Amino acid sequence: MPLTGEYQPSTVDWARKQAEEYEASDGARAGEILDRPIIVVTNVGAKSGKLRKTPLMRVEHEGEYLAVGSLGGAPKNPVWVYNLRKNPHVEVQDKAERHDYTARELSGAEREVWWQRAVEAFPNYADYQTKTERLIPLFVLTRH
Ligand SMILES: C[C@H](OP(=O)(O)OC[C@@H](O)[C@@H](O)[C@@H](O)Cn1c2nc(=O)[nH]c(=O)c-2cc2ccc(O)cc21)C(=O)N[C@@H](CCC(=O)N[C@@H](CCC(=O)O)C(=O)O)C(=O)O
Repeated sequence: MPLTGEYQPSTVDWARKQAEEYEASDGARAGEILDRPIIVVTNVGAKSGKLRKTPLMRVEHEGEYLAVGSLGGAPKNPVWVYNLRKNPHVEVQDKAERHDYTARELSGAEREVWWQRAVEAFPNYADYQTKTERLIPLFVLTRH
């Protein structure tokens, strides 16, 4: 069942623009950043209940995706992490494909396997983790 609600654009202009361009062109435009593909994850605000559209690097394995709360290695988690913890029903757009997924936060050995996949897809993640004390949150997104 697709998510419904009022879209509330991100306050980060470049990310907002990339999400909107990607969505409008089915990924034909704004499909990459730093030469790596992205996806757009629509998530529901933990407090506002509004729809947020968050571009993330595309980390995919056998039909599942990974949402990596890196925020460039900033000391604090991105806010969308709290949205996924509260409202795990998200929508993933990968090019022209849009489907419903459930987000599940990872830990332990399973988290390690997915972390390797993330770094393979986007090596910058390894640098980001060295820049912050926090353990970068990872969520596997499994299709409904
Ligand atoms: C700036 C902030 O956004 P954020 O959720 O912290 O996310 C910050 C970034 O992670 C986000 O911009 C990402 O899209 C950046 N980003 C990546 N960010 C990542 O963390 N990982 C990635 O792999 C990644 C890739 C990527 C690729 C392309 C691109 O354009 C951006 C990319 C934001 O929009 N804040 C809103 C509120 C957002 C929100 O969800 N509020 C909640 C409240 C949540 C709460 O406080 O509990 C609500 O509505 O209820 C605001 O200030 O009004």
